[in-house]
Amino acid sequence: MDKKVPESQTITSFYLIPEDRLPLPVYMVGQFLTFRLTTPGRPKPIIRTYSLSECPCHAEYYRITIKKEPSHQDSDNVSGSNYFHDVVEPGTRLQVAAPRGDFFLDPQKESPIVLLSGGVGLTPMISMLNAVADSGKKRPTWFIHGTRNGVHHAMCKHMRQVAAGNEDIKVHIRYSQPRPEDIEGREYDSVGHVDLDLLKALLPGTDMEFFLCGPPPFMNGLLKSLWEWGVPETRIRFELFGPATLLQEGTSVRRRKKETTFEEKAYEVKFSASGITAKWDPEYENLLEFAEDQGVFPDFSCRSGICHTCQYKISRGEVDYNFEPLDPPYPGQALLCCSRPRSNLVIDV
Ligand SMILES: NC(=O)C1=CN([C@@H]2O[C@H](COP(=O)(O)OP(=O)(O)OC[C@H]3O[C@@H](n4cnc5c(N)ncnc54)[C@H](OP(=O)(O)O)[C@@H]3O)[C@@H](O)[C@H]2O)C=CC1
Repeated sequence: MDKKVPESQTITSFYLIPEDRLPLPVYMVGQFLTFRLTTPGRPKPIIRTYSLSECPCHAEYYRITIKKEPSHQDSDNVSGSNYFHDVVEPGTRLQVAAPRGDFFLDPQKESPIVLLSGGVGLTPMISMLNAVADSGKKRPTWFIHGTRNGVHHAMCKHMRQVAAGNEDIKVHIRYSQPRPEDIEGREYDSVGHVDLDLLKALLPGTDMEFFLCGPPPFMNGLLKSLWEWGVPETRIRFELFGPATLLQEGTSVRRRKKETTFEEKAYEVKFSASGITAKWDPEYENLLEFAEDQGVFPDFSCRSGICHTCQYKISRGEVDYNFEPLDPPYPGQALLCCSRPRSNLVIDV
C-alpha cells in the first residue's frame, strides 16, 4: 500500500502499487479487487472484495475506497474494513488478485447513462464517472448520489469539479440527514432519499442505461422504482458487494443467458436436502440462480466465484464453470454461483 487519503470522516481511499513495479493488469471501470487478508487473531485469512474507485487512466496505481464500519468482534463482515483502516499503513504488503467482475461500463460508448449510488456504494460509480469524463466523449451522464450528510459524504469537491468541467455530466447530491453546517447548493442539492420522484424530476425519460450500487435498502427501493417506471431489465445493471443481503422479491434482476455457447441438455438436477428435482434450463446463467427459482435457497455471498459460500457437495454428476473460480472448490464439491451441469446432478442442498 502506497498511501491512505481520507475522503470523509468515515471513508478513506487506499492507493496500491505493485511491489515489482511491473505494469498493473488493466481493468474495466466498475470492476473490483479481491484481497486475501491475514488478520491478527484469526487462524484463516479472510477474503474481501472492494471496487476500484479510480479510472484506468491512472495506470500506475489501483485505488480502493472503504468505509470504516463499527467494530463487532464477532462479525466477519466488518473485519475487512477495520483491517484496512486500523492495520494497513503505507508499506503494508497486501495479497490481491487481478481485477474482475461483470459490473462495468464501456467508457468509449456515447449512449446516455445514469449512475446511482448510495453511501459507500459510490466507489464503482466514481470510477465510471472519472472514465466518462476522461474519455472526452459527449456522453449524457447523470451522477446521482445519496448519502447521510457531510460526515459521510466522500469526494464532494471532486464530484462538483467533474460536473463543472463537463457540460454533459450532471451531478445531483441528496442528503438524507443534513447537519446545520451542510450547505444546500454547495455540499448537497436536495434532502431525502434518492427515489423515483427525484429520478423523474432530473431525467428526461427512461431511455438510458442505469447503473446502481448502494446499501440494500437503497438497492431494493430503486430497483423496484425503476421496474415500476418501466425501465427494461436489460438496461439496469447493479453491483451487490459485501456479504449479500438477499434483494427483496420483485427487485431481483436476473441475468439470463441469451444464447448458450455449447450444447446443453435438459439434465436433471436433484437438490437432495430440499427434496426438489427439476430439469435444467440452459437459459440460466448458473446453478445458484436456477436453484433459487426452484425454491431452493443455497447460502451465497459474492456470486462471483470468490467467497466459496455457495460451495456444496455434488453427490452425483459433474459441472462446468462459466469462468475460473478464484480458488478451486474442494474435490467433489462445486461453486453454484459460477457453474452449470455437465450431466445429471445430485447436489446436497
Ligand atoms: N451494493 C452493496 O451491496 C453495497 C452494500 N453496502 C453495505 O451497506 C452498508 C451501509 O452502507 P453505507 O454507506 O453506510 O450506507 P448508509 O447507511 O450511510 O446509507 C446511504 C444513504 O442511503 C440512504 N437510504 C437508506 N434507505 C434508502 C432507501 N430505501 N432508498 C434510498 N436511499 C436510502 C441512507 O439514508 P438514511 O440516512 O435514511 O439511512 C443514506 O442517505 C455498508 O456497511 C455496506 O456493507 C454499501 C454499499 C453497497
